[in-house]
Amino acid sequence: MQSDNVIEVKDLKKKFKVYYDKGNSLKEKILFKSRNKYEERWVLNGISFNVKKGEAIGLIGHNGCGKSTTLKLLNRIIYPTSGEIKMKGRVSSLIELGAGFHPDMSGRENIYINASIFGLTKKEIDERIDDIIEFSELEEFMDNPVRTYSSGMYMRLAFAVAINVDADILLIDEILAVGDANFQAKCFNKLREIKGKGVTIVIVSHSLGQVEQICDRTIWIDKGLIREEGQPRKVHPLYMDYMSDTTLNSHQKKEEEEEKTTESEEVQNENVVEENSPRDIGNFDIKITDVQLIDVKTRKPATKFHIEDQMELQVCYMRKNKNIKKCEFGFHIFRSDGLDYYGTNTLIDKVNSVELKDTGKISVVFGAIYLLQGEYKIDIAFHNDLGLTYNHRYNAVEFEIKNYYDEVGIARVTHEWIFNEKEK
Ligand SMILES: Nc1ncnc2c1ncn2[C@@H]1O[C@H](COP(=O)(O)OP(=O)(O)OP(=O)(O)O)[C@@H](O)[C@H]1O
Repeated sequence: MQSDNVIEVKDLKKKFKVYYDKGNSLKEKILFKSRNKYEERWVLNGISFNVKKGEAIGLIGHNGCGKSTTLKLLNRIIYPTSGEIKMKGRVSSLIELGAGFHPDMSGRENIYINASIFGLTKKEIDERIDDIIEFSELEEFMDNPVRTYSSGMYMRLAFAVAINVDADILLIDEILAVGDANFQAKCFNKLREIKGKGVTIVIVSHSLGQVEQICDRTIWIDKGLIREEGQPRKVHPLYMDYMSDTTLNSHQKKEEEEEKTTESEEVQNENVVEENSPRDIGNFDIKITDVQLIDVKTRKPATKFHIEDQMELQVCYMRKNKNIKKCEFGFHIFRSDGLDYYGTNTLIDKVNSVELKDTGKISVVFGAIYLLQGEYKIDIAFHNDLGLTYNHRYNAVEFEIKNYYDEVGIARVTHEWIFNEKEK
């Protein structure tokens, strides 16, 4: 094993046997008693990746692509058909919610059982039980049997234990989808903290926003193989394009039929994105309803600018959750090939948070753009100060810079030429 790796996965393959149903009625069961036929389902067809100490990896992919299977193989809940997994250090996991809990025992007793499964001694658990209970925010329910807990409470308890067992590697499966938004944000901050201390994290999630908040690298699994791997910002747009194409194909037939009866309406505004568009992620407590770029000089919507023009980004939103009074807003400009140009938000800029109305508009007026010729995209996001995403829209607007000069690079650096005679 290479010294800086803590996980090495080599040509991992996994097949399951899926047995045909023998039927439910007594007659069927007797008739098909000897029916032991099964089919072999290959879920992983040879995946390889390494993870370094302190790295956080997000596994993404459509339903049934094998993300959870990969995580279970890493956790040795199941074993590979072939291939190799090498891991260095103590592993803690949040894979099956409440799997390690005994329903009739209290929260407190379950902390002892669960933490001891992860390898802590009673003395070690005694020393940290207060921290675990405090993090779970379940003080008043600690002596109730966990069968009386909601799934959100299970998650709080499981998470509080998993992050307090001094693991070197933490495996998390979609579990953070359970629980309220503020607790989720608290968990993410905790994950960032423990990652900062060198803990390696592998997380399975359908929430690309969650992966971006915590992960250095995304691995996209498709048809049992790694389809793409790299920085979340680079892989996620490819994944979202793929997903929207797939959805498009499955809806194509239906649409073709519908086309016969209705003529499609002309699209008024390119930047209005339908509900559940794969370009949008977040919990949608605040929803982006419209985005456009305005040419400051003409006050008209525009998508083509000259290097010295002034642009204004206008974003309309709708507040769906009236309990949210304030939030943060940010934008991020990328060149069309993904090159990161500039991003900031109200927190970084230390300006006031957005005072939300039921519907509202935010404008960002840019100075001279100073970008050189090319195509650019802007991502925008509403989030809270803990990083919880209300609505992040990838590629919210696209624009083109036309340049009549021959400067090279990505942006103009303002400068002055001074020519003097050299003093003797
Ligand atoms: N024990 C099992 N026996 C048979 N088939 C299984 C078993 N476990 C998983 N599978 C199958 O393997 C495939 C991959 O499952 P897995 O849970 O890894 O997918 P996933 O990518 O995590 O999906 P999701 O996003 O829906 O959670 C699925 O088709 C699933 O039905």
